[in-house]
Amino acid sequence: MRVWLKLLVSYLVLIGGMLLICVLGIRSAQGVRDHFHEVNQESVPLLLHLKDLRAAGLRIVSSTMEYSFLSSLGGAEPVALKREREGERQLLREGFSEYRRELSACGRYMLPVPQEKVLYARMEAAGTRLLAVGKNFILLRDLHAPAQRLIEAKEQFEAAERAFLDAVNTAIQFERSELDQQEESAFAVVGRAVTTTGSLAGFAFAVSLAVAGFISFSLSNRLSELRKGAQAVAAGRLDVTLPITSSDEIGELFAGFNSMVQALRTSKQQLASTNRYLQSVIATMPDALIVISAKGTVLDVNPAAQATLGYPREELLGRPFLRLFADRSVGREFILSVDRAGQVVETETVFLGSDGAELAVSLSASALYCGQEDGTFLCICHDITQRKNSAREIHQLAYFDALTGLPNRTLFLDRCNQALARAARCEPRELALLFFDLDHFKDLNDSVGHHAGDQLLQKVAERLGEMVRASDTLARFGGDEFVFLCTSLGDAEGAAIVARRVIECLERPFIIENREVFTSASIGIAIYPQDGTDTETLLKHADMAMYAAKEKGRNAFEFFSRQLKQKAQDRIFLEEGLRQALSQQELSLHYQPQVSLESGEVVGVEALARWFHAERGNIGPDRFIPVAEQSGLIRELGAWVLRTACLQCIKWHRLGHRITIGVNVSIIQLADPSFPTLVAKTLAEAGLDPAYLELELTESCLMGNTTDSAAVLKELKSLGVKIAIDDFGTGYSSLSYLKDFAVDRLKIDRSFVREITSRSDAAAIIKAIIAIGHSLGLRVIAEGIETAHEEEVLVRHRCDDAQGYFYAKPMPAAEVERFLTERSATAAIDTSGIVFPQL
Ligand SMILES: Nc1nc2c(ncn2[C@@H]2O[C@H](COP(=O)(O)O[C@H]3[C@@H](O)[C@H](n4cnc5c(=O)[nH]c(N)nc54)O[C@@H]3COP(=O)(O)O)[C@@H](O)[C@H]2O)c(=O)[nH]1
Repeated sequence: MRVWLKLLVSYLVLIGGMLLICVLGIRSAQGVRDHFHEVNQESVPLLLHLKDLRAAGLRIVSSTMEYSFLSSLGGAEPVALKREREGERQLLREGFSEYRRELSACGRYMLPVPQEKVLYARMEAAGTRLLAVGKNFILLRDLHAPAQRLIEAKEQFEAAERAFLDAVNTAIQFERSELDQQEESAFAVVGRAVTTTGSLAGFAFAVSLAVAGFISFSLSNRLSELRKGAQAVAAGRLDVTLPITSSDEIGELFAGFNSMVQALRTSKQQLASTNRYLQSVIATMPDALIVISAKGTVLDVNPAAQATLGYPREELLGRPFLRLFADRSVGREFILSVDRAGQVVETETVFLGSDGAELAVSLSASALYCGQEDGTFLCICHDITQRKNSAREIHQLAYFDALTGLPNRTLFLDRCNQALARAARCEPRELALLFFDLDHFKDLNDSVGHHAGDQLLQKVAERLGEMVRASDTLARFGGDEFVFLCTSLGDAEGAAIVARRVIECLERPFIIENREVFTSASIGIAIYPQDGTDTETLLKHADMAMYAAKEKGRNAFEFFSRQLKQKAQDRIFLEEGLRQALSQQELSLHYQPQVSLESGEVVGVEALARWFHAERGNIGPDRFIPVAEQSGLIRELGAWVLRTACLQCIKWHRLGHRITIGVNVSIIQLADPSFPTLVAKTLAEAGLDPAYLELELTESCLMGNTTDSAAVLKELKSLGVKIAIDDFGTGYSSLSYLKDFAVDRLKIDRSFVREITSRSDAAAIIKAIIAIGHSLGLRVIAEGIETAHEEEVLVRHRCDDAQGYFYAKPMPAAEVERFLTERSATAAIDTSGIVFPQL
């Protein structure tokens, strides 16, 4: 049962008892009141009337006796006596009337009560006798009756008086005893009421006391249990569980207490595990953690602090924190700033390790407010030596060339911008920008190896560095490109002097891997402000001038000029136009037939790219191919040519013309290791037999990129395609590559053919080429045949095939088809035989 209900019940019992006591008390009081009412309203007035009746009787008796006495005085009666007698008579009358009034009053009270009725009747009879006897006595007196008679009357009167008084006194006595009885019964009622009320009050008190005692005892007992439990918990014992024996509030309190202890147990476990976790975090955290006291000594450290600083824990504890700083004034300032700031203070500084070595660290400190004395703070120390070194390295890498140690492009641009800004602002003078690269460096790099190439670049940088003034900047832009910023020039001639000195500086051989290596430079010069007022423009113009220097024959310098700019703009126009032409398919292929000099049959065609520009009309490949090569567009262009040519060739095959398709391959394409894959994929997509594809490469192609080219060529050969050497005789004189690269056909340059009839040495060269080719088992084709005479000479020298305007100009595919049909018909008539390609 709930405590509140128990208390309520006990209160109700108490209240019920009180109510009962009240009711009984009221009832007793009502009884007493009724008694008193009866006494007041009946007994007392009756008693009074009885007394008044007795008084009235006694008055009648006394007045009668008085009157009798006065009458006995006889003789001539004086007036006074008469008056006295009259007075007595009057009193008698009044006594009579009072007697009757009182008797009547007594009768009102006594007649309803049977017992009293008898008494009343006796009184009335005695009274009536008294009156009658009294009247008789008076009459006898008035009549002066004989004494005897008077004596008898008097005796009778006195007897009547006694009877009357006796009757009245009996009634009074009776009434008095009645009154006493009523009083007794009233006292009895009151006594009973007092006893009952007292008993009930006592009972109610006892019950209340018992209930209150029981509740208090039980509450106290259980609260005591609770107190003991709480004390145990306060003492740290969390294994306490209070028994829940009731479902009242105390039971709930016990359950709540048990849950609280359980929660405390859980939190304690969690706290312990969190503590363990934090301890392990602190112990394993890579950053050093140092707690510093208000006095500035080390209070605590984690293992990382020992590892970072190199001190054992014992040596660190109690050590002045300041002594860890390489510069103590910095340490002092840092500690003060932690005190002042009241929040996290961060800084980067240098510590001294146990071995005295400097340690770059980042510090982050904040005051500790966890029971430590004021001024204690925590310092997290992160070793940033690595980062600092990396930052230095990054700076070095960002601004200096890793190979030569010279400023790189970024630093150069910065310095150049600053120099230009100074020149524009306060030092109006000419600046020169010399852009140069090493002539044929790529060839040299390929032939002697990258390592040697790198050494050459380092030595060039070293040698050039010696001639650089402090105010000038020599930078390496990458590869073999160098830029020289001269800020202290008298005039443009000064730039020419510097350029000449650069060229001279490189004239002496360099010793690389115990070999003498020669190099030279082609230098382009742009002058501020005439050739540009910003770095970008000056660089661009110097670059243009450098290309001009190369075209001039290398190992030379060239100033930027308007003409150069025009040339460069043309190149840009072509490059942008070509890019657009490729995406919008403005390019097409023409095919020039190749004829067998033996059979006259068309054995193949050479695919030649054509570009029709909407505004500028036809733009020849001799213009756009070099631009495509310089810009890298040649890869896309070459892939397109290859695919279009192969697809076209297979169409002709399907029409019965089993001819070979010749495709020109640029040196850039050949340098791409993925080129063989592209060829294989294209052949597969077109469905063309590789034996019908002839890739035309120039001699420079093969010579310029020896190692890579050899690998690519090998792969191409393994596909089964044919290789022809284009423009043979115009490039390198070394013929060993013919063997090395498994070439299939030599193509004699048309410059020799053009002079075959006019110059005997040209004819001799052609004859020699044909002989070399045949001796190596290669076929030989001559290009640029324009006359029958030329053809005749070539036939005479046993040249295998021919190509030139004499047979056909390069033409669209549709025309080739007609041409092929016509030629095969003619060949059939002429030779009466079937001609197969003999590649
Ligand atoms: N890498 C690539 N190079 C290509 C491609 N298409 C063309 N080219 C190269 O451009 C150069 C110029 O070619 P083009 O103007 O097409 O000239 C060719 C012929 O028209 C021309 N020729 C042929 N016969 C005669 C002749 O009797 N007289 C005469 N004056 N010219 C003639 O010769 C050029 C073909 O030469 P070659 O390639 O050496 O066989 C040229 O170097 C092309 O190679 C391409 O797609 N990719």
